[in-house]
Formats: sequence, C-alpha cells, structure tokens
Amino acid sequence: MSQIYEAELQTAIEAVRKASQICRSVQGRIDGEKMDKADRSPVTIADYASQAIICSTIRASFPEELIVAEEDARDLRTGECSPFLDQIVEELKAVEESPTAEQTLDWIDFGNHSGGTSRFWTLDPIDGTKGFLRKEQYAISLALIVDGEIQVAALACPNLRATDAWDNARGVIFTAVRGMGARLCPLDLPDVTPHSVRVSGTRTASAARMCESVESGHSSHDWSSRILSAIGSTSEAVRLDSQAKYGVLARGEADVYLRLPVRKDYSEKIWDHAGGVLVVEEAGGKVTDIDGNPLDFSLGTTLKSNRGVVATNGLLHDGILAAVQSSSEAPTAEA
Ligand SMILES: Nc1ncnc2c1ncn2[C@@H]1O[C@H](COP(=O)(O)OS(=O)(=O)O)[C@@H](OP(=O)(O)O)[C@H]1O
Ligand SMILES: [Mg+2]
Ligand SMILES: [Mg+2]
Ligand SMILES: [Mg+2]
Repeated sequence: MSQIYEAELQTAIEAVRKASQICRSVQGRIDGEKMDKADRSPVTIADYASQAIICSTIRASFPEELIVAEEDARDLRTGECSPFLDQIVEELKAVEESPTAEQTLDWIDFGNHSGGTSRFWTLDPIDGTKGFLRKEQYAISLALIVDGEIQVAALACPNLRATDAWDNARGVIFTAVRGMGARLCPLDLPDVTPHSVRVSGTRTASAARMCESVESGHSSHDWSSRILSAIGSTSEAVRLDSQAKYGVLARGEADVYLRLPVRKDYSEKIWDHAGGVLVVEEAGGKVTDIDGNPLDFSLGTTLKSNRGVVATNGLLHDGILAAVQSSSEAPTAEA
C-alpha cells in the first residue's frame, strides 16, 4: 500500500538527520569553559545551521512550501555577526552542502512564515537549548500541518538512547503520519526497519510516571507536585529538556507529561509541540491543554487559544485533567 505523505515523511527524516549531524558536531565542541560564558555562540551556530539545512532540504523537494520556524536571520545580516555567519556556513559543509553566506541567510529565512495558512511546516531547529548546552537532552522537531491538523512529524532526539534491540545506541528519530502509527529508528542506522512505538498501559493514577521541564519557569514544578499528591503518588516528576518528553511518553517510559503555565502572558509556540504531539497521538496517547481542549495549531505561531499542555497515555487522561483542575492555581504575571 502506498502511504499518504510518504514523500513528505522521507524529506522530513532526511532533514532532521542532517541537522542532527551538525548539532552533534557543534555540541561535541562545547567545553565546560564555553558553557559557563555568557557567549552562547556554539548553540546559536547550531540553531541557525540546523534551521538552514532543514529549510533548504524541504524547499529542495517542495519548492513552494511555507515554513514556520523558531529562528530568523535578521541579526546575522548585520555586519558584526559575520564571524558567526562564517561558522554557520562552515558547519553546513559537514553535510555536503557548500552554500554561500547569502544562500545560508536565505535558507534560514525560508522559515519566516507566520503560519495560519492551510498547509505549512513548523520547525524547532534545536528544542531544549539549555539541555543542548548541558550536553543532555535536546530535540530537532519538524511537523507538517494541513488544515490545522498535524499530518507528519519527525522528531530527532540525538542524545536519547535507542532500545536493547539496537544496543542502546545513542540517538533516535521518532516519526509519525496521522492514521499510520508512530515509529522509532536509531539516528545512526538509516537502513534498519523502524519499530512501532506505543504508549504505556498504566491505568492506576497513583502509579503514573510523570515528566516535566527542567526549568520551573517553563512549567510549574510546584503545581505538578500538588497534582502528584492529589492522585496519591509518592514519586517525583522526572525532569528532562525538550520534546524528548513527548518521545519518552510515546514509547511508554513515562505515562504523563505536564506543561503547567507559570505566567498568564505566555502562549506556547507551535514548534515546541507539533512534532511531539503527533508522535504521542499516533502512539495511542492523548494531548490537550489543561482545560481539556485540543491544541489549536491553526492560529499562527502560538497556541494562543490554549493554556498549558496535558499529554498522557490516554488511559490516565481524564483522571489527570481532574487532578489538574482540582489543584489549579491562578498563574501570576511574574515568571
Ligand atoms: N515562559 C515559558 N513557558 C513555557 N515555555 C517557554 C517559556 N519560555 C520559553 N519557553 C519555551 O520552552 C522551550 C523549552 O522547553 P523545555 O520543556 O525543554 O524546557 S526545559 O529546557 O526542560 O527547561 C523553549 O524552546 P527552545 O527555545 O527551542 O529551547 C522555549 O520556546
Ligand atoms: Mg523549543
Ligand atoms: Mg529552539
Ligand atoms: Mg529558543
């Protein structure tokens, strides 16, 4: 059977694979000293190079495609950033592209669309910047949205371990096409047959394994610990960066991922969720906001009609939503 969106899926996988190679190479060169400096150039270079290669790969296969990505090249176009631009161009050579500086800027700016149209891609070239700097988890998240529905997702997690079957190799890609299930393959073994991934079968709320952001400014840690108490759990939420949280939920290593708003004035960005959401849904899970509403990806760059995110294995969803409501706190304007 020929698969719908097959060409889009293969393009997305190729794009996040190339970007992962660049991100790993840059991450390998971040040393402790650089990490502590205010100079965040290594991550900035990787963010831009990842966005450039992914946008260029999409446009090579689909020349008319619109892309809503996190970064833009405005700062890089000023003369004082030319050393950074040179380094970004250098990183792109590692994936056998040799763009000029001008082409590189244009590739990055292919990602400047603001969404809300009937068909567009959304991209987070490095999600979990802090995790990337700490050499912990980060993700490269790419999704295709058609008529407000996420149809295709490729979520690379270069530091997440594969399973025993692949000798726990470091680095995986989760993929999903709506209606076709979610899959997982090792980042470094492009020719293996991907495995299906499935959420956990945990039914008892008190046994729920929860994951959340590392930063309490991105999701309230205080609120999640009150939710754990409300469901009778004595465990603590596991903290990890990036959409790797959606990945671990999709493959059954966590049962719940909560993103509990800290501030009233922050709307979640679509690229922080789209890839991970489809992977979880196609793995059998459920994702809504904290009020139980579906996430609305059709409104531009943000999920402005939603508050926070509740992602579960599906079985626990109603119980967790009830606990979120019963332990609800009004978010303040402060961080
Ligand atoms: N106030 C606030 N609330 C919620 N989310 C926010 C907020 N500020 C930033 N961001 C976005 O958080 C993205 C990283 O989320 P994580 O869950 O990976 O956070 S953490 O790294 O684990 O702390 C991060 O994505 P990246 O910039 O791609 O890393 C931001 O887009
Ligand atoms: Mg992000
Ligand atoms: Mg990012
Ligand atoms: Mg960012």
